Order: sequence, then structure tokens, then C-alpha cells
Amino acid sequence: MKHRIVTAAQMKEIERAGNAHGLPYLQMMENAGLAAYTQLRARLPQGGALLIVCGKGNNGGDGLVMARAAAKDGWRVVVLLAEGDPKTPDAMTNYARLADLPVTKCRDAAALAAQPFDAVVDALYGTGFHGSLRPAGLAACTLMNRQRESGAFVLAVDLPSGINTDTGEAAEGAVRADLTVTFDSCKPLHTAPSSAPFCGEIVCADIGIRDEWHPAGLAQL
Ligand SMILES: NC(=O)C1=CN([C@@H]2O[C@H](COP(=O)(O)OP(=O)(O)OC[C@H]3O[C@@H](n4cnc5c(N)ncnc54)[C@H](OP(=O)(O)O)[C@@H]3O)[C@@H](O)[C@H]2O)[C@@H](O)CC1
Ligand SMILES: [K+]
Repeated sequence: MKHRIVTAAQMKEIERAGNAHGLPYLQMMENAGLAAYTQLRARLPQGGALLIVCGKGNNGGDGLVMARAAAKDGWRVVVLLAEGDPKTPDAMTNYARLADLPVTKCRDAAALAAQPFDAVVDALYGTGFHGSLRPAGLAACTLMNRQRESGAFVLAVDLPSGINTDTGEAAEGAVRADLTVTFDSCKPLHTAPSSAPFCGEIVCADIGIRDEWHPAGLAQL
């Protein structure tokens, strides 16, 4: 794990620098989703039934990349669009890329409550989360936590949903993960006493942003 710790705003600056150096945002999302999927496959090489809970932002987009990779690898993939259709351009692109794959899409968390899964991917909210969980998000987080209590392995994309990236404040009902795969740099929540226990193991994955591209001042943190 890299020891650099950056805030949500600094991470956006780092991504902007990556894009300016010729690494498009869509490619960063691809790299993030594939890196997280590689970590999942390393822990469950046998595959199985996989629930991927997606929000409508770019964290959900990472989950949609994972859905594509997992479906191609033979997992039985269910995508829960917990907040409706993806809204950011890169997430929309990755949603369209699922069109010809055997991925089941669902919009109702309650419909999945009784279905057993071997693994769950939490791609509901990442660095964009703020405030408390609203009803649809709370229902999706509750589903993920119940699946974990029933034995599913829970991988959080970037951070467990319901946690504030910069303060580590955990909303009531936040996701508890077995593994959190974050990207490029750790964020304050990964080490804050209030939120670190929600993360499980933490892996910081390279998404192609070279250290020398980081804005001045951030590379030394
Ligand atoms: N940028 C990049 O290049 C890369 C970014 N990457 C990934 O993107 C993630 C950041 O993506 P992001 O900025 O789109 O925010 P994200 O975490 O998806 O959440 C925003 C959504 O959540 C919603 N929402 C917020 N609070 C809420 C609440 N309380 N209750 C309910 N809804 C709430 C909010 O809705 P709104 O409040 O606007 O209505 C909005 O729809 C980052 O963590 C990493 O995984 C990687 O792909 C690498 C490249
Ligand atoms: K997440």
C-alpha cells in the first residue's frame, strides 16, 4: 500500500493532471475497475455469483467495468442500479458496454434480499459521498451488510459507501467491507479511527497516473 494520503479534492487534481498528460478519464476508470477486479479474482479464483451495487456516479462506473470483466470471466453477475441509470459520461459508456454480456440488471434492492451471493462489490458511493444515507442508498447498504453477514465477501471500490472521504465520518448504515481497493493514493478515511474498521484490508492500486504527474506538493505527502 502506498503511504501517500490525499483528500477528495486533491485526488480530483491528480486525476485532472493524469488527463492533461494524456491518460483519459475513461481509461483511468477502466484501470480502476480492472485493478479492483484483479483483487477480487485473486481472493475468489473459483468465481461464482457476484452482486455489483452501482450508484449513478463514477464510483458506479468502476463497478460497471468490474461487471464486464467478471461476466467475461464466467461469474454470474447481477448489477443493482441502486440510484437508477448512470449519470456521468464515463459511467454511461461503461453501462452501454454491458449490452451484449450476460449480466442481470436490477433496480430494487428488496428483490435481491433472499438471493445468495459469493461476493458483493460496493460501487455505490466513493469520494463524492456527502451527508447521510437517503432511503435508496440505505436500502442498498443494508443489503450489502446482510449479504456479508450471510457469508459473502464484500469488496468496496475506493471506500465503503456511506463514509466521508476527508473526515472518516461514517453514516448510520454504512457498508462494512472485507477488502477496500483504492486508487493511486490512500485517502484520510482509510486511516481515520472512525472509518478504518469499515474498510477491512486496504489495497492501493495503480491506475496509470505517474508519480511525476502529480501536482507539485502532493507527490511528497
Ligand atoms: N474522476 C476520475 O477520473 C476517476 C474516478 N474514479 C472513481 O470515481 C469516484 C468518484 O466519482 P464521483 O465524483 O462521480 O462521485 P461518486 O463517489 O460516484 O458519488 C457521486 C454520486 O453520489 C451521490 N451522492 C452523494 N452523497 C449522497 C447521499 N448522501 N445520498 C445519496 N446519493 C449521494 C451523488 O448524487 P447527488 O448528491 O449529486 O445527487 C452522485 O450521484 C471515485 O471514488 C472513484 O471510485 C475512478 O474511476 C478513477 C478515475
Ligand atoms: K464504494
